[in-house]
Amino acid sequence: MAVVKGTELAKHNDRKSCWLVIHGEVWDTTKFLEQHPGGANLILKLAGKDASDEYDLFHDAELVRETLGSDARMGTIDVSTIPIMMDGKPELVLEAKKSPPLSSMISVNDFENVAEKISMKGNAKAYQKILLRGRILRKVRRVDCSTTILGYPSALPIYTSPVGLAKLVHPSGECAIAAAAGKEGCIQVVNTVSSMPIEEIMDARISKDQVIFWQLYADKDLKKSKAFIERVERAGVAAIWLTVDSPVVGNQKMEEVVETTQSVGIAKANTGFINADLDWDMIDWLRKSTKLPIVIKGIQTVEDAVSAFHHKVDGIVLSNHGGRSQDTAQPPLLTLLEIDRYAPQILGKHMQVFVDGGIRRGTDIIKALALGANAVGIGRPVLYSMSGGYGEYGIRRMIQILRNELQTNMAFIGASNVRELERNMVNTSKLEKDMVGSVKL
Ligand SMILES: Cc1cc2nc3c(=O)[nH]c(=O)nc-3n(C[C@H](O)[C@H](O)[C@H](O)COP(=O)(O)O)c2cc1C
Repeated sequence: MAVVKGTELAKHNDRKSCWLVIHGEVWDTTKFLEQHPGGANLILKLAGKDASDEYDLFHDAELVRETLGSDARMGTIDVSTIPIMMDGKPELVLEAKKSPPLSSMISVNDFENVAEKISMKGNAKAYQKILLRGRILRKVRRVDCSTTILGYPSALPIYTSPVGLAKLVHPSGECAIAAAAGKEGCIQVVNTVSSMPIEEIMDARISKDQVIFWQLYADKDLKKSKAFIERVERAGVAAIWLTVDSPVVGNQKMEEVVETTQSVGIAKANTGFINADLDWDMIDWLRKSTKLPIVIKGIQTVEDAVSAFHHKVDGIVLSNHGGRSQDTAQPPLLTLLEIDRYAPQILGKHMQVFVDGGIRRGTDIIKALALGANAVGIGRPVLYSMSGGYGEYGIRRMIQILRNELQTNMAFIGASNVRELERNMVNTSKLEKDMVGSVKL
């Protein structure tokens, strides 16, 4: 069998001739390009390079041999000659520089800087428009940040939002999130399109008592959703969160998965099953399909929040999917403010209200809670903090940073527990200027 030099490998880097290295062996994938279920582009991005890591994320070690056959095996690679270049510098040098020590991450935004930056800042900007009105002389030596989410205790009013294929960011994927959330006393919401089976994620919990919720994208074939619900119930999840804000896949979502994980195409392949023909009857269907608490994720108006309330769901998430689905969708914090103005009667009753999108600081959490939210979801910071090789430890540090900021700022504002965060502690006059003038309830 021939030994292929890196310089030779690098020449076969396009549609005309596309070679890859998988586990030390060089494969000619040219003829297979158009048959690849994930699309030719996924392979072409790795043409002329070592693709072992990306291959391992999705495929069994033997699959390449079975699929391409021995004729496509060009030889073994002379590893020392692989010219892995990036921006003119050897990738290894960049790798070594890529991840600063974990101790240097002192704000959640630092993780974002280590991971790639993104442009969708609208959700976060809404928090900047709210000012804090600190109260004084309120005995805040001890600050307790704990709360309950759907009746389950949580050390913080924070949960980890469902965020795509976590394994693309770190090999421990959703299991790293489970372990980190458990150790920090938080609840994880696992998504339908998780990169690991729900049973494996449940096994990664720190104890059988650790609570995990499950996010559902309803399938075009509801029988499949029913079967999935039965499976996650058997696995032991404690609530079903139905995501309703992305009946179709937006382009932004695809672009961002590229930015976060360098893997365009995979998200599309995994979201084509989503049912775009849902209406409020879906809640009745869900009620008949499970005894678990039901949360609707993706409420974007006070009108729909009130409908959800009347449908007696256990919770809603005010969310625009992190700004990924539709450009200029209003920030979830503004939706919370709409509820505060037009339907305050639905707050503090049978339905809990959660908010996600742009939560990056302890003060953001305080603002959401003061306006009536019960807890907030953290999405991208989970992925950012586990990237750069940090895994579980990065997520834990990210949560710890938020906890410290929350504790300190609760003391500043004069609240020794989350129940003491009140409406009068926030000045919302700037954000109110962005609010819809009237609504019909
Ligand atoms: C890469 C990525 C993947 C996501 N995947 C899902 C998903 O599968 N299901 C879902 O309900 N929400 C998904 N979301 C949305 C998040 O649950 C959450 O609403 C959003 O990320 C919150 O905004 P933040 O990232 O600014 O914290 C995803 C978000 C990101 C960034």
